[in-house]
Amino acid sequence: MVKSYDLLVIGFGKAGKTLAAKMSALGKNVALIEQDADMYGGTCINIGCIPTKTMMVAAEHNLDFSQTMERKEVVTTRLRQKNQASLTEAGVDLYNAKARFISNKVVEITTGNEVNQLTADIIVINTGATSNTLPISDLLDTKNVVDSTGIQELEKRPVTLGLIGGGNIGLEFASLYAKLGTKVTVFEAGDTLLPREEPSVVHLAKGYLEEDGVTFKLNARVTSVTNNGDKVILSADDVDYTFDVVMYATGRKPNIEGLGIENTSIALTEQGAIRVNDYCESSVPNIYAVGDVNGGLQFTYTSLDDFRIVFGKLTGNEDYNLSKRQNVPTTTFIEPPLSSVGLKESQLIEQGIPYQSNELLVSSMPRAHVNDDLRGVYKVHVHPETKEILGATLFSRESQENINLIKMAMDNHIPYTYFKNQVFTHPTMAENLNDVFNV
Ligand SMILES: Cc1cc2nc3c(=O)[nH]c(=O)nc-3n(C[C@H](O)[C@H](O)[C@H](O)COP(=O)(O)OP(=O)(O)OC[C@H]3O[C@@H](n4cnc5c(N)ncnc54)[C@H](O)[C@@H]3O)c2cc1C
Ligand SMILES: NC(=O)c1ccc[n+]([C@@H]2O[C@H](COP(=O)([O-])OP(=O)(O)OC[C@H]3O[C@@H](n4cnc5c(N)ncnc54)[C@H](O)[C@@H]3O)[C@@H](O)[C@H]2O)c1
Repeated sequence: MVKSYDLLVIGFGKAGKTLAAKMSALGKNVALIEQDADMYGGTCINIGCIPTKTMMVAAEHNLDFSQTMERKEVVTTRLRQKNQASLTEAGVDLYNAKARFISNKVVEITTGNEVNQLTADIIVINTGATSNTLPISDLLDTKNVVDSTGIQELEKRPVTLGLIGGGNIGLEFASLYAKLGTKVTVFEAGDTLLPREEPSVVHLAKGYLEEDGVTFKLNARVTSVTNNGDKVILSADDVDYTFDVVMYATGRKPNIEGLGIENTSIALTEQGAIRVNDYCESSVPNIYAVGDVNGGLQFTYTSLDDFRIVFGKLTGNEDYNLSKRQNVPTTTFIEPPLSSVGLKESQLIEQGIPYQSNELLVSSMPRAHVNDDLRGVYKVHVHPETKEILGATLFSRESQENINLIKMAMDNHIPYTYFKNQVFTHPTMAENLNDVFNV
């Protein structure tokens, strides 16, 4: 027999779990299917944002490797249980099973030998993303070669770590492991790190990471990984390097594996994501795709924003959609964190937008002296006539908080002169927005 719901969510991601709880609170009959009980709460809680940032804070507090790992376990376990409880308390039926479409309307769910079928008026796919694997033979079969999930399961701290990919994940782990005392080498295929950030700031960030003991190989072509006993031999550009552990972090791809998309009329993008319209709806009416699986930005907060769009659509408010999303800020959690929002100088030039810029060194900021961390810079671009803020990069301690102030100002067309003349508490990193916006 096919069991029927108002709403079926596949995957315990940020968007899906929020939608499930909210719709259930509105009296809808809701089910959520998650294939792995250790993933209740999704990637962010269990293997993404939360464990990585918890480990960073632990390392900053000089905890050693095993204490750092223990602390991560405590935090993720607590949040995983909290996530499970909030769903079940909201009245959502939680199935620990692997979901697979067998038609546009019917989803088969499998737990061990037990197979059931579910259907619903609305189906939401929230299955996340998985690590890209490089076309290097034996990558997956070589001992001590891991991805960002595997590295969180290590039992002992590697003395040497090779990182393939110098993007968000690669650099955050480089920063973390350098702090923990590991000798880190990053192999990046591009000729620069973080190409979407201001080049002068990236140059500074690379220098700080090097001071912390990280070595970079840019324009690197990694051709093989093999074992010599427990060690990993990584070959890049005809040179062999030996590491205790090698991690690959070369992007993450939408996770549709085993989802039975071939049994439906759901269309995919060229990159293998589920194609969606402005309301996150797939090519099949009433089937939505939210979070990493729809090929948009891969952040927990954009997944949450997908929830807002779908929740609005399902409850009769279509005011907001993907086209209206603006000024998405980002933070790369290296030390200090690098945060930015809006356009970079090269984009302003390319788009012919008139602009004025200002820069302020963190070493000139009173709070930086209190923090005993003088590293970094603030850099902003403003429109000389409209006075609107066009873009900002904050590279400093606490930048992950303050970038959100600038995002709010940009969204609400608050002129930069407001920041220039605003009364801010002292001594804070935020007060330096007075000076950097004194353009
Ligand atoms: C190491 C790392 C660090 C990160 N750090 C940050 C950060 O600091 N800030 C930030 O904003 N973002 C960060 N991200 C990205 C962020 O974690 C993701 O963008 C976000 O979690 C994606 O959520 P989602 O809603 O797409 O689904 P997910 O949270 O990925 O959930 C998908 C769930 O679906 C389940 N699933 C998959 N297929 C099936 C199936 N067939 N049946 C049943 N269940 C299924 C999976 O097991 C998984 O639990 C990080 C990612 C990683 C890997
Ligand atoms: N702080 C955050 O918000 C945060 C943190 C971690 C992850 N994330 C999300 O997760 C996503 C995935 O992270 P990621 O770091 O895997 O991807 P990424 O796209 O950020 O970086 C991948 C890097 O790997 C490099 N690369 C690709 N092929 C390579 C090869 N063969 N050899 C060497 N380098 C190669 C790319 O040039 C790029 O620099 C991010 O895009 C981001 O959306 C966010």
